[in-house]
Amino acid sequence: MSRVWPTQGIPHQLGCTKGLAVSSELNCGAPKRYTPHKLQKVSGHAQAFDIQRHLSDPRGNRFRRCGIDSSERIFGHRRGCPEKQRLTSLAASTQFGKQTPDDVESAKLGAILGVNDEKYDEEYDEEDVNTDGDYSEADSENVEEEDMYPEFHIPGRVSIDAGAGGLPRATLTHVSGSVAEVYLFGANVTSFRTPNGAEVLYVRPDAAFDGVKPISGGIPICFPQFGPGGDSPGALPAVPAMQQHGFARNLAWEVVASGSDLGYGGHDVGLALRLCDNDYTRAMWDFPFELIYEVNLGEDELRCSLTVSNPGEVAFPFTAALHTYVSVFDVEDKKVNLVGLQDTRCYDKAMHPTKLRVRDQTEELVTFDGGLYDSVFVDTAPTVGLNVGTGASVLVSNTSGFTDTVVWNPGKEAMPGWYRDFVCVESGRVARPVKLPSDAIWESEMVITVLSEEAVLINEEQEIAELMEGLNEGERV
Ligand SMILES: O=P(O)(O)OC[C@H]1O[C@@H](O)[C@H](O)[C@@H](O)[C@@H]1O
Repeated sequence: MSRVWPTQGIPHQLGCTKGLAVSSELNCGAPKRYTPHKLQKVSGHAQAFDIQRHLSDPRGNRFRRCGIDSSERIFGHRRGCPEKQRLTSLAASTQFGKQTPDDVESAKLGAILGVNDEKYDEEYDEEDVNTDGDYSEADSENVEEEDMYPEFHIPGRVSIDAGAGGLPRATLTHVSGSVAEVYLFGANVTSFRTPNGAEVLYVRPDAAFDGVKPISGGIPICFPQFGPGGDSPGALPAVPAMQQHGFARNLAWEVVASGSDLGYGGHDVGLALRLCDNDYTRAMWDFPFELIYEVNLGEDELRCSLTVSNPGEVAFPFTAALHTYVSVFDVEDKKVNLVGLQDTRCYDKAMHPTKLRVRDQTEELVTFDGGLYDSVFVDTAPTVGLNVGTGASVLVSNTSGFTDTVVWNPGKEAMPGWYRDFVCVESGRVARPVKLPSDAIWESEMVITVLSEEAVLINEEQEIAELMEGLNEGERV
């Protein structure tokens, strides 16, 4: 179905001609380490948020651009990345399931994927969850309505206010009606709703919004370590001890840019956040670093890119992941399954209580039986697809940097109240740490694309399989 934008000039009419709103002060911890050199509005996603290209180091030198090729060589001085753009464009071409506001009666998808569905509400009431763990309207009544970080507001597109627990929360609104919410604490995207209101992500009812514990749900960022490491049961090889999933998910990030009028369609809305080392991080991982996390919202697509910079004098090793919680109908229903992992090898943490086992995934579909499922699939195809049990599918594409896919469901014993409601499909660089040289940058990107029930029905499984095959033929960057 072709999409006709209601008003072509909407961003302009809403006063969004500036494209990117840029922080005048970049306070990352006490000393100001970088200043923005030139952030300008450009068309095309790859440039639009390529913030590190415009950041200079204290000596006035631009960061060297750098990537890691398939043979693990790190290359530098690469301006732009045609391969990344090609893959990005391929991922964008998967949007054959576009919905229009007229498709609202396809609320079946919304009703089942949405966190507001009846099933969820009933369980939620029964659990009588403490408001600390609730991110619903009840909490937002208790927090200030006042706008936060006004310099990053773009009317109708980007706002930042107090969310659950009073924590700053950015809301991105696409002209199509899709919405994403991002908590600055942990740079966690807690909500991604398609134009018909369907919630793609999942936040656990036991999630804390206290600014101390990581938010359990949405898309927590794991850095500088996926873990577990050291002597912990099931530790991955060569990973030192550190708190599970590192510290990036339990620190407040700062906003460095917001933008609208971006992307291939010219309507994407984006936000860029930043985290640098401080005394807390140095105490457990003694390296200087800068992370830039860019969230870019399209109509039925969410792009998340994590850039790691090493401004220090020595190389550092790290692992990283975007720990995406995807909402599903009922994990034990066989209609909930993952495709795209056949013939890959994984570290299976569920096979033995203390030892890591290696397993080959021979079956086409990954399904769930109510027990713990916890596997790190290594060197996966760039795109995997999660059929969420309603007819709709969520594609998770590793378009840059990430090489592995982690699949996790805690099972009924660990989380009886809500294990049925989600599957984590995590884009990661987990099995083999990156060793990032001094002054180098590592870039990664995950793209989540929603295929509506209609698209799946119309195109049938065969076409989706062909689509994924096409996507997976692309060489990883
Ligand atoms: O509860 P957390 O710390 O968010 O971690 C949840 C799970 O995250 C997954 O990524 C891991 O593979 C699991 O082993 C882990 O239990």
